Amino acid sequence: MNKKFLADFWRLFKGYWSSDEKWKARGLLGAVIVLNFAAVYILVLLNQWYNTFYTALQDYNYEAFWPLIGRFTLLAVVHIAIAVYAIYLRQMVEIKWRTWMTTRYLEHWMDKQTYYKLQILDYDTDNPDQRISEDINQFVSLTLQLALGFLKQTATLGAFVMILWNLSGIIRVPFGGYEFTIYGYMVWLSLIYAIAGTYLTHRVGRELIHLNYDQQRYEADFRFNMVRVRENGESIAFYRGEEPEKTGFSERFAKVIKNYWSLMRREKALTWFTAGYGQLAIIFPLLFAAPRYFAKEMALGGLMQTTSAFGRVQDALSFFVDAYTSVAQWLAVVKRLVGFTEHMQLVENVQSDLQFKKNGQVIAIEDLTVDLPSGQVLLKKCSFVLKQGDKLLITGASGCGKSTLMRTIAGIWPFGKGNITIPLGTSRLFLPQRPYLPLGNLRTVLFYPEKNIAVSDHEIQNVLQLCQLGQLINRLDVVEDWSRILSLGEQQRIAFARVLLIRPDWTFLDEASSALDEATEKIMYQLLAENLPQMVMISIGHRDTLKQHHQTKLHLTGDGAFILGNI
Ligand SMILES: Nc1ncnc2c1ncn2[C@@H]1O[C@H](COP(=O)(O)OP(=O)(O)OP(=O)(O)O)[C@@H](O)[C@H]1O
Repeated sequence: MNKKFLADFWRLFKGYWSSDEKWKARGLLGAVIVLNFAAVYILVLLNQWYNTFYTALQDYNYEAFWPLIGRFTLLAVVHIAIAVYAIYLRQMVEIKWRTWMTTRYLEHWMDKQTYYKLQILDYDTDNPDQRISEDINQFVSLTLQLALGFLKQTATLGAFVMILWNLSGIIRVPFGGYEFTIYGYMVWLSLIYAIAGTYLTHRVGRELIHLNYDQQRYEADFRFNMVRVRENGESIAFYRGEEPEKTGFSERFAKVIKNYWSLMRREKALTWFTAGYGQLAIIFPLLFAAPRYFAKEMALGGLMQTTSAFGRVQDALSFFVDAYTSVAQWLAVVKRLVGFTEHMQLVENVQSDLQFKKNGQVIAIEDLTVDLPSGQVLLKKCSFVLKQGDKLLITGASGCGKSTLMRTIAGIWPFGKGNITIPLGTSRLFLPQRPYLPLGNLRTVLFYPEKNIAVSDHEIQNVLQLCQLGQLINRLDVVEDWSRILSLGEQQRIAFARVLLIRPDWTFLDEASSALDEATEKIMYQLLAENLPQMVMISIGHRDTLKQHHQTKLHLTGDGAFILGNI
């Protein structure tokens, strides 16, 4: 654990504890800590009970028997109640902390299109979905579990070292003609026992850190591979791509299994050791305390109390031993979350030389240069103005940069320079070749991404009819995976219906009618022209038939040059 790791961890950690919810959170955590200390206190009382109880047994003191059983019952009940609430309240802290962090991470991920920029900048390699759903959960629960465990075990250690010290008495060891007097020898023995155990566990178990890290990564890759097949089922089926997909699954799954075998072997070695170590811990204190018992320097009660106290001290010192796997997981989780956070920050800090302004009445593109992340220029120093009602068609060979120009104007592509001015308060809509249809009912699909647009059902049905989607007018509230059910042409008509319903000020159409026959395409474009004559429209398309719906054409030649002119 180096300095950077601690600084990274601190950054992840401090957010919640210094947030708006900090007083509630700290109060709750304080209660959990108090309960943990109370549990230690009850353990001390129980340990004293051992002495009294076994001494009473040794003395055949029947009068003391039942009251002592009663005392044990009372202590046990209190201990159970404390244990239950210590866990319950800790989980409460956990769920609140997780909620806070998940909300922040989701915001950060969605904010400024970070989810998209991570993709275009190729930082998407480490499964953001898993970071947000699983890693935050683990980070919160492991941090609390380890921190509270550490506090509790320290308190236990403090209390029981004192008890053990007092019970140990003195032992004299003859060595080389001298006699050494050792005070509190049981404390030293427990210390040696625990340190040796911790050291050996570290030796056996340290590989678990990176094995756990890799396991999570391989599992996520395997799962993601299946998600992709589900999402692209149709294409894969048409290609008859089952074999390559199966090979992909097998390769990824083989990595999961191979790593799991290594994990199993390591854990097996560790279990051999920890189980043996745990068993030996029962007999070890008896061996060393027995001489004093048989020398009648200690009663049975003292012997029992000593073994119980040794157990507690040993438990506390071996905390690291038992928590080894958790610490390994925790290190891996912190590393992954920090990596993800850094990637999001890197993406957020990507500097763009594009200047966006919001004013005036027109869309003005001035000296716009569009690049690829590699620096290759797609378009150089392009300028044009679009006023209300203007319709621009962008053409050019495949791969020349048409979609990238559209992304740049829409403000989601950061590589380039120049000025883009957009009228203040205008709304826009983007129609890609394959429209995005969210999960939900048809009404939600039609209004995506808007939520609260006041349009009557009658109007929606009318728009559906106009877009030749009459078969859907009675299914507005039906929940389906619409992108799976509707044909691509129908999905494209849904997108046109969306424009008619949402009525944006400008619309991007990136081959938005490519799946429609020419007659239907004409009807769709005419619908837009008649119903939204003031709307600015920027289309991309290869078909000549599109020309009739636009006045201006921007032809990209692919080497940065372009031809702009009237149609
Ligand atoms: N995230 C990215 N990183 C690197 N290169 C990219 C990225 N996105 C697109 N490109 C490249 O930029 C070039 C232009 O892509 P773009 O999608 O703009 O082309 P297009 O003209 O719209 O093509 P088409 O007509 O085939 O849709 C292509 O060579 C493409 O490979």
